[in-house]
Amino acid sequence: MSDELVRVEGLHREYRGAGQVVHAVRDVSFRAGRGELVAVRGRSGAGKTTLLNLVGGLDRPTSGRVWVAGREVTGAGERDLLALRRDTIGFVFQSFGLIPILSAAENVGVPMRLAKVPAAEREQRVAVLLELVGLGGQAAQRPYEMSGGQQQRVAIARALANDPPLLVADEPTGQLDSETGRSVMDLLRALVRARGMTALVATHDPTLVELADRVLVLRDGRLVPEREPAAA
Ligand SMILES: Nc1ncnc2c1ncn2[C@@H]1O[C@H](COP(=O)(O)OP(=O)(O)OP(=O)(O)O)[C@@H](O)[C@H]1O
Repeated sequence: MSDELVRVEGLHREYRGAGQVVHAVRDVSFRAGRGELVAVRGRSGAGKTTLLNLVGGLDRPTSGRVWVAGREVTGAGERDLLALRRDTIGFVFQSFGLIPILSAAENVGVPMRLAKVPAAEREQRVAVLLELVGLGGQAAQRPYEMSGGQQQRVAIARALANDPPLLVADEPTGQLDSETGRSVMDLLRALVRARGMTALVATHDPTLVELADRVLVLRDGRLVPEREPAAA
């Protein structure tokens, strides 16, 4: 792949406990190019969340390696990993993960504060991002004053705060009704295209699978070869 952003090689993650070993991700290898929207699908328990957490540096593999934007995630120490997660990877979760006492604008500004972006620039960038996700008029509202779809839009704006080349989204429409989910998916599709970002999105949602450039299917922790019919 000429313009590769994500490279995953031989990734394996086991969980051990109570005499049992669960192989959540087994020998997974793939690459994703810049600007690609890659959907990750598979039944519940297939390993989607585990894979996304490994790629995003939220978890460490038992073996195997991950590179994002030329930097090795799996070899990074805690400090480098923090910087990588702050600057290179934006996260969106099913449960939104907004800070309840902060307004929409303040939530979007959190990653910029962590990156020490000066206040004036922060305010301006937050306003642009809220406008981009269609919430220009809701900057002062707190999460409990917004619908689920609006909260997820705030979370998407927050994920874009430091303009990361990679967006990792775990079931971003899992808590939304199908119409709201569709509009969030359309937004993600449009943002990825407009900003040339790469997105790795775990989903059960057939709509997103339709919008994806490529679909990875996991079954019992393994990638199903693309020629095989998907059974997820
Ligand atoms: N912290 C953990 N300790 C032990 N086992 C775990 C842990 N996290 C996940 N697992 C197991 O690893 C496997 C993969 O789980 P994972 O959450 O990655 O699947 P998933 O495809 O994201 O499922 P879902 O669609 O339900 O979110 C499952 O068998 C799960 O029970």
